[in-house]
Amino acid sequence: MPSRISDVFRAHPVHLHQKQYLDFNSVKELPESYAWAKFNNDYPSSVASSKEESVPVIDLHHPNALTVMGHACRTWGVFQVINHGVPEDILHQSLREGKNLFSLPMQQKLKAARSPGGISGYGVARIAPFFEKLMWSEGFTIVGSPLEHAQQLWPHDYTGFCDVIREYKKEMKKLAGRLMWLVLGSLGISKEDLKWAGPRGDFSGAAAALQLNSYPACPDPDRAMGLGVHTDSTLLTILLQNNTSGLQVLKEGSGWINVPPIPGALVINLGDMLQILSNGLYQSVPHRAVVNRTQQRLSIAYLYGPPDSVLISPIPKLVGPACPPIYRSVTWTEYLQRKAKYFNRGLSSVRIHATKNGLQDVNDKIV
Ligand SMILES: C=C1C[C@]23C[C@H]1CC[C@H]2[C@@]12CCC[C@@](C)(C(=O)O1)[C@H]2[C@@H]3C(=O)O
Ligand SMILES: O=C(O)CCC(=O)C(=O)O
Ligand SMILES: [Fe+2]
Repeated sequence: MPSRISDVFRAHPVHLHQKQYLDFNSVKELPESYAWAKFNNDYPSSVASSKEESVPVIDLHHPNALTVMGHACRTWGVFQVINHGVPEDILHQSLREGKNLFSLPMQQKLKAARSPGGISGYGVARIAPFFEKLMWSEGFTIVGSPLEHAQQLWPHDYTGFCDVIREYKKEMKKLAGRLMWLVLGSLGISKEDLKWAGPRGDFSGAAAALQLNSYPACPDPDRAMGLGVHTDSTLLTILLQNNTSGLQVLKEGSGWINVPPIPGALVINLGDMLQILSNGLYQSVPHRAVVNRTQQRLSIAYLYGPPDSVLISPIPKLVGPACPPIYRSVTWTEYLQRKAKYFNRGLSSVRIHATKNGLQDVNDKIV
């Protein structure tokens, strides 16, 4: 069992064919391998809701932020935050660096290609093998320092990228720690209840991955999928999107709901590790990204998880005779490995008495 997240995919390498690295700009018609099947809930244009429902927007400076967040976590598993304290120029600079990266010629990007058993670098989403059709997107994953891959992309000019990424990660780490205490606070959990948050309660040992995503303009957007439905394996994910729509979340009883970009706002979604920690009180949210005909869409996901070696299990304060723990304990590295193997059955695979009581995980309903 690997002890660091950079090693988690050694046992589940992804081997890609050359044709999975599509030069999107040169394609005038959607190739069959990218055309998703109709009459399937995953079909991109099976968009939802006629009801006027929208993902909550939370002002982090508002005195009621904690209460509103509790409600958002219980009913949505996703919300947007404003007044979050991350300087706007850092957000802009990061999106600009992402745009530059994906604008490089394909042969240059392939110099930084993710290796089959690796986690960092350029390539298709890690979950791609679980879908029959290919996705209309490209990604660049950063775990730890971006230096090695940045040098491959820009041999003489990599420091600008690295500086911006370092700064972005620093801001995200700070914000993620604050968000954790708000989310946990809304469950009545305080610093004494979570020793692994560290002596200062700042989650200093937390692990994270940064994922840059690009969704090029697409000649046939109604039949193409940018990123297939999934939940994140995280505690929480902080997502920055450029000014182009595409993110959708699956809400129980409502269907697919768009999460429109709001200038300066960040999207927060709850992941599988938080579902375990909260003993299912808060659930991870299934989401996907669709594409459009005219505009490139960019997003940057900060995938935030517990320290590599910490065993995560339902917080004792949230369990009792009436609500026994429904998940066994698991480290993030073990969980990421399970996800690589079982994908949307990852959570069920660590569930205690998986189906005996008839309870279902939210993930059992997708795909
Ligand atoms: C730390 C993580 C979290 C990973 C795996 C590993 C590195 C890359 C992350 C993503 C990023 C894109 C969506 C996702 C679903 C994917 O395909 O790769 C994520 C996945 C997960 O949340 O499971
Ligand atoms: O691009 C998006 O809006 C979603 C990206 C995403 O879900 C991810 O990177 O995990
Ligand atoms: Fe995601």
